[in-house]
Amino acid sequence: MKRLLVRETRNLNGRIAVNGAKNAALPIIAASLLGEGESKLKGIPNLRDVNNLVKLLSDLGAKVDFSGNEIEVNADLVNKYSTHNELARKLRASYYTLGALLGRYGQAQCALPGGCEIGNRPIDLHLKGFTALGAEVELNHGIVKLEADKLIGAKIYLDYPSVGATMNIMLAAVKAEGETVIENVAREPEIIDLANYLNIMGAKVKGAGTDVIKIEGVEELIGADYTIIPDRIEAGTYMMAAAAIGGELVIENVLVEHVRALIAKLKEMGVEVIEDVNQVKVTAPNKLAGVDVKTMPYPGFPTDMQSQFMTLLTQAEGENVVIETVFENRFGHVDELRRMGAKIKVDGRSAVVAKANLEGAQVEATDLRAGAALIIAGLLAKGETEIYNVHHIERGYQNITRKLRDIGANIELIT
Ligand SMILES: CC(=O)N[C@H]1[C@@H](OP(=O)(O)OP(=O)(O)OC[C@H]2O[C@@H](n3ccc(=O)[nH]c3=O)[C@H](O)[C@@H]2O)O[C@H](CO)[C@@H](O)[C@@H]1O
Ligand SMILES: C=C(OP(=O)(O)O)C(=O)O
Repeated sequence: MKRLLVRETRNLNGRIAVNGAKNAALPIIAASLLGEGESKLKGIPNLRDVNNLVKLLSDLGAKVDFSGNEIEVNADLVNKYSTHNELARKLRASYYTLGALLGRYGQAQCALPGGCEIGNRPIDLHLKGFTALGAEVELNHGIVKLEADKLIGAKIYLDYPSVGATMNIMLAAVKAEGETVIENVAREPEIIDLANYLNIMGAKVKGAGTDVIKIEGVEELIGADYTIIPDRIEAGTYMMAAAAIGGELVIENVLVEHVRALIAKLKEMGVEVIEDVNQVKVTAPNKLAGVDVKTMPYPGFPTDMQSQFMTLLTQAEGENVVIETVFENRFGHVDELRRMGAKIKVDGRSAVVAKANLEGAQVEATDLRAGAALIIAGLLAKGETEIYNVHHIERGYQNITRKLRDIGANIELIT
């Protein structure tokens, strides 16, 4: 059975390069459906999610060529407005085809998406946004169906700054007649990346990165060339691995302003973080000081780093608190870390992590970042750790085994 074999590793040394951001690449690939002619997208990570989205766009009739880390998309021949049911359920970001198809063709259909099982993950805010723009919205038997003769700009207030809802509404609103104002939007860097690409295509999006986005609808968008931002979660994962395991690691292709919350926590723990242009050097101290952490929408500490940070805290002094505020069920890694000797108590959305010596065990990646947390734990643990359900990890980390081996990690993919 496919699994990762991980053995204790004393140091991580050298240089490791980060790929383009999964959570920017996916909405931007979907956004390419909005452009007349061809878009050339660079810095696309070669991930399971990206490959599934590429298949999904091809199934709609788009011409998509994915090679190396570049994708060329021409959506002029799209002749179908309902996404492939089974593929749509394999990833979260399949729902971005809803906003993009609605924007360009006035109709869209997509199964409720998949993605990590970390809570209920409703899409009510996306649907409220589409309704406000004038679309008829139906949700029957797990399939969302949207139709609009004409989209008209509207004022939309999001009850929560949802990343997905912000982007999906942007994708439809860029083609709506008149002005759309979306309040209490997410401020994640991936939102800015999507806005930049849409604007290069001819859209008029202002305010991305603040909590109000204003969009003046346009009649036509033209395919464009664009390079995706680096993946801040991948960067953070390697930074946490270096802090936990030791050694001196340079992480390349990082926009340091995107990992401020993590850098602050690492420095509090006594980790040396030296920032440079597009890279950071992380050097672990002999002893890690304890810190508490609470996940929040950007610019707060990202929920997508919570699992890996919990592994790091198993090496920190004292007992430390982790509070997960974004998703109601994102502690899937806790039971697996406990199999490895971690001492973690959970009460609702809070966990208390005590310092512990980890030991190798057979564990399961319950979701993408849980898998990353287990890899770091496996490198820390005495003996051998076998991690199952590797497909979750492949949704978000390109070549993680090879990259980690290159910096000294004792890790092997068994297929
Ligand atoms: C593909 C992608 O980009 N995934 C990221 C995206 O997920 P995703 O876009 O799904 O996350 P959201 O920001 O939408 O979700 C945040 C919270 O809002 C709730 N919510 C969301 C939408 C909605 O209509 N109703 C509602 O109640 C969710 O259940 C959750 O509790 O942002 C998350 C939060 O940073 C990250 O963990 C994911 O990696
Ligand atoms: C939760 C994540 O992804 P998704 O939203 O695609 O499930 C993630 O990237 O950690």
